[in-house]
Amino acid sequence: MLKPLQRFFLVQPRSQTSGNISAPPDKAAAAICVQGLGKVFNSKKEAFPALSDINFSVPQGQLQMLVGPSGAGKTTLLLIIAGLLSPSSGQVWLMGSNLYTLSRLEREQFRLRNLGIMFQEANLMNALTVAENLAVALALKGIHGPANQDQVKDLLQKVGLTDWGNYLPHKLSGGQQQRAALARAVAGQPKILIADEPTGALDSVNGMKIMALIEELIQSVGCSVLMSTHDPRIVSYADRLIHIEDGCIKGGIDQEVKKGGIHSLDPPQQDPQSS
Ligand SMILES: Nc1ncnc2c1ncn2[C@@H]1O[C@H](COP(=O)(O)OP(=O)(O)OP(=O)(O)O)[C@@H](O)[C@H]1O
Repeated sequence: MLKPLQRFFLVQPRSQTSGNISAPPDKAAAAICVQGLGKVFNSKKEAFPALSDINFSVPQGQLQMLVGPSGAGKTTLLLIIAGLLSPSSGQVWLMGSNLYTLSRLEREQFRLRNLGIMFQEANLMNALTVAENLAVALALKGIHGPANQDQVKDLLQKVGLTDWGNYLPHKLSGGQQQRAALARAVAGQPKILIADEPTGALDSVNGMKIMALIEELIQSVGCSVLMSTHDPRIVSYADRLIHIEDGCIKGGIDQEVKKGGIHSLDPPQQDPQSS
């Protein structure tokens, strides 16, 4: 009978790490590169194609937004890019690594080192204070001791919650909780932030505060951002919009969005799909 360690090496052959080694230059340069991505959800009765042939890339330092109606496939796509849901076809390259050629353990380690993830709800641990939530996130990324405490203080200050670190999350407003969730997502300076409707549960003022903070963090932490939104008020923060409908990119991708301008959530009229 195999010992646990032997079993581990049997199911994690070294060749599975080869996705790191041979990234072509275009994929190595982009923060995110998605190619021919598809997802089919299989139930007993039917197979439902939630995503088909998705292609795009996010250059480093950019903020791109997925926009589209409810059920379009935005969350499914973000979960796949975050390494939390396997695609049925296609590839996801993050910072030059082919995510789904990594073993599960390698993918988890890659995620911890490189990705920050944020959802519509803050999902903080309610039994811990805000500062403790951040400390745990940093510890999971291998940051302990005085460095951990220093970074907790720095993160609280960055998101304007210095005076709230010792409070339990439920004592904070929704906007404050979401700022704490943003601080947790960028703990340890991830290279990529993935956010699923991060302003969806917030009023306009708090939604704008979160976006202003994300923009500041792109500058100070130097990360790249891919987020989904339904919110027309925040699309002006994007470098590019990717319109998704019925699991496909519709009407192409807005090549360049003028920051601060007024933008429509409707797909553009031109038809070629480009990245
Ligand atoms: N685990 C699953 N099993 C079966 N179908 C699923 C599953 N997850 C999502 N779907 C379906 O896939 C489609 C895309 O869902 P998804 O949540 O990605 O859309 P969305 O664009 O994020 O929607 P919303 O904006 O409302 O969050 C929907 O039709 C949904 O019902």
